[in-house]
Amino acid sequence: MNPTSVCFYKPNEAFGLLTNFARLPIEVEGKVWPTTEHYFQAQKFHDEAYRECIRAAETPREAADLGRSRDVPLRPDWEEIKDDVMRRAIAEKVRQHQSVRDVLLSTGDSLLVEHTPRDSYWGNGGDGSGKNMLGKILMEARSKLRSGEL
Ligand SMILES: Nc1nc(O)c(N)c(N[C@@H]2O[C@H](COP(=O)(O)O)[C@@H](O)[C@H]2O)n1
Repeated sequence: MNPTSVCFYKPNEAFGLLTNFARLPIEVEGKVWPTTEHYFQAQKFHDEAYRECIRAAETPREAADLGRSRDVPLRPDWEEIKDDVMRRAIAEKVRQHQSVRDVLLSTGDSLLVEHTPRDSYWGNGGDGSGKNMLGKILMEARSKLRSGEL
């Protein structure tokens, strides 16, 4: 039997705590990031001043726009490291927020899906053709949470 799917995308909708746009700060190496989106987007750059500019962004949308700008050079190894950067962001979010642990565990064995036609890498592309990497990384985190690794 196919598992049920839990879809998420907008922070103010069901399972919204699972999106990177949810207003849940994480602390990484002594710095507080307003959302996992802020942290993820800033890691695209070696330029420390620009990373700080992203950290100071008022909203995750603004952080994403800054992270997608190519006015500042992208770190050359970004494609190789981006999944691990996302794993780190999600692991910290899970470790630091009981509410996220509760929501993740409440999903049981459901398939977690970032449902959006706007993203075919982190999301499912809207029609299931996308890679759904964010959903996969959240499911990895859920397994680790259950086994006590997280
Ligand atoms: N909830 C939500 N709202 C949006 O408007 C989004 N674009 C996303 N997607 C997140 O965007 C990040 C990927 O950014 P890049 O395309 O690599 O710059 C990643 O956190 C997606 O989950 N989510």
